[in-house]
Order: sequence, then structure tokens, then C-alpha cells
Amino acid sequence: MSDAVLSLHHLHKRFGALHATNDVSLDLRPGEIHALIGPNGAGKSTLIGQIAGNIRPDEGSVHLAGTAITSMSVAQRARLGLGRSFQVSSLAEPLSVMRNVMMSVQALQGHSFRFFKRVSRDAALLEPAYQALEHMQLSHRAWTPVFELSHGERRQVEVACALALKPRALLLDEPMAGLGPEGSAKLTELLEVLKREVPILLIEHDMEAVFRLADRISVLVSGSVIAHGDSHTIKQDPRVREAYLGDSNA
Ligand SMILES: Nc1ncnc2c1ncn2[C@@H]1O[C@H](COP(=O)(O)OP(=O)(O)OP(=O)(O)O)[C@@H](O)[C@H]1O
Repeated sequence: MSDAVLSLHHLHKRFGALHATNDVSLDLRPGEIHALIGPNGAGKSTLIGQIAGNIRPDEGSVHLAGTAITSMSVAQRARLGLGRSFQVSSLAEPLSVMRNVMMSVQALQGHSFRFFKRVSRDAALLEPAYQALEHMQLSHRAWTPVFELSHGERRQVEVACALALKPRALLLDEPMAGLGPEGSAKLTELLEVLKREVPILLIEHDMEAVFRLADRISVLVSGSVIAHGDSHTIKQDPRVREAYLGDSNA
């Protein structure tokens, strides 16, 4: 079909009478950031759940690098190259940045954390972790315990954890949430560079970040994509202004 890394085809998900995902098709291409925006309750989390594998669609399919992953588990999708960062931090505060990132690699490889001490010197874990930290400009903090990091740096570690697994596509769910202007600006700068290596499907409420970062934007309202295009197109679209941007004065 296309050269899409990730593609959704006619996804539907109903919760009783509520059509939370209504015939959603979209894709993610190499080198881009595709932002998914929409007001509260639009169905963004439900859609992300179907991509990541926590939620089974009623109809439709999800493909990653040409492989149908619709009926795969979360872990299988991750192994195939679907990277994800979470809204809620899962970092181990007392451990160093490096150990946290290495644990992510280890988890994907199916090892138990009990063996962490022994494998902490394992080059197979160290190298991808170090590279991921370099990408996030955090290698100078590699051996700093997470509790000493700023909020923005923690978010960078969370992205590094996803990156260390060498994903083909990255899902970022509200990465700017809770960051001050400085933290958002830094992360925005990093994501602008990162997208060249791994395309990013970005769910984000910070419209300034979305308009700066996104190559394409899909607007979700009541489970359906009501508009799709670049930042300029989306800003001008009267349906988007009415349904979404109007209530945030954007
Ligand atoms: N497990 C569920 N059972 C029933 N209804 C659900 C379930 N999950 C989500 N919903 C409903 O589906 C709709 C879409 O919810 P969803 O959380 O996907 O929206 P959202 O765009 O992520 O919202 P927000 O920006 O507030 O996180 C909402 O009306 C929500 O109440």
C-alpha cells in the first residue's frame, strides 16, 4: 500500500452504545511526527490502547511494518518494534538513569528483574541504553539516581526507555504533560531530531508543541477523525475550530 511504518485500517470500538472508535484509518510514515489531537473523551486513549494492544478493536486492523498485529499481545507488539512511553511514570526512583533504561531492555528480552544485578554489566544491555540516553542528551546523567532529576529530565528518561528497545515506531502519550515551558521546549527540540530516526505518533494537549512538531495532524472528535492535514490546514479548518480549538482559544 504505502510506505507506512504503522497503519490503522477502519478501526471500530464500541463500549455498549458508545462508539468510542468510529471507522478510524490513519498511518505513520518514516521520518514524521503525526499528532492525534481531540477534546477530552474524543477517544484518543481508546485508540492508543488498540494500537498498543491493551484494547481489542471490534473491527478493523493494525499493521506494523507490513505485519498485521491486531491480535498480538502488548509484549509481542513491543518485540516487533512498537515503542511506547506512558502517561504515568514507571521509573524506579532510587536507581540510576542507566539502570532504569537497561531494565526496559531487559524486560523486553523477557528476563526477570531479579537477575538485574548480574546483568547490569552486560554490554548487550549497556550499549542500547547508552545510545538511547545519548539521543535524549542525557548520557551525562547516566549514573545519577532518578530522584535527583528534574521533571523534564525524567520525561527524557522515559522516552529513552522506549528508544532503547530500538522501536520502528514510537507512541508518545502526552509527553509534555506537567512540564513547564522550559521542559516542554527541551523535549520539543529533542523530538524534532528524534523523528528522523523513529517516526512518532504523538497524543498531546499542548497545542503549541503540536503545531511546532507535527508534520501531520489528525483531529479526533466523538470517536471519528473529522480532519487531517498539516498544522496550517488544521488551524484553518472551521470544523476543528468549532469542535476543538474554539474551546481552548487556540
Ligand atoms: N472501558 C470503557 N468502558 C466504557 N466506556 C469507556 C471505556 N473507556 C473509555 N470509555 C469512554 O469512551 C470515550 C472515549 O474515551 P477516551 O478515554 O478514549 O478519550 P480521550 O480522548 O482519551 O479522553 P481524555 O483526553 O480525557 O483522556 C469516553 O466517552 C469514555 O468515557
